Amino acid sequence: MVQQTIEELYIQVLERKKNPQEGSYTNYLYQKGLDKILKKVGEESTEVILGAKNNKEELIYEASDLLFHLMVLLVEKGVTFNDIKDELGSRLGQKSLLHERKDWRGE
Ligand SMILES: N=c1c2ncn([C@@H]3O[C@H](COP(=O)(O)OP(=O)(O)OP(=O)(O)O)[C@@H](O)[C@H]3O)c2ncn1[C@@H]1O[C@H](COP(=O)(O)O)[C@@H](O)[C@H]1O
Repeated sequence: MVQQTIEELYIQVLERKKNPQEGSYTNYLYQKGLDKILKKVGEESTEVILGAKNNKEELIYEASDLLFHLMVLLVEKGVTFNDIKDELGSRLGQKSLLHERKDWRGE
């Protein structure tokens, strides 16, 4: 099965911003603007919730839709993939520290 990482998807979505392509759904969203992108992120978030209540396949499908639209939002707002990785990385450090503190207290 062909697989695509979220980072590869981000790069493709970024590439569409730099070099618009005819027939591209991503470019259609950029053209419509921020409010349209936000509406899609909202809709897809709701669909993830509904999908999760139904079955795993639906959750996978809707989560993929949400991730795609989230990537479009990040590019539209100038948030880089590295910004997200830095934020997640900083949390990883905080979590480890929290666990270590609990260990010191014997919790
Ligand atoms: N991962 C996706 C992806 N996931 C979902 N979608 C599109 O998101 C839309 C979601 O369906 P909806 O019914 O909610 O929306 P719609 O009725 O088609 O459109 P709206 O008028 O509601 O906006 C569908 O048109 C899907 O094709 C995606 N479109 C593109 N990609 C990837 O983005 C990259 C660039 O694609 P293009 O921009 O199409 O070249 C490629 O890697 C694609 O695989």
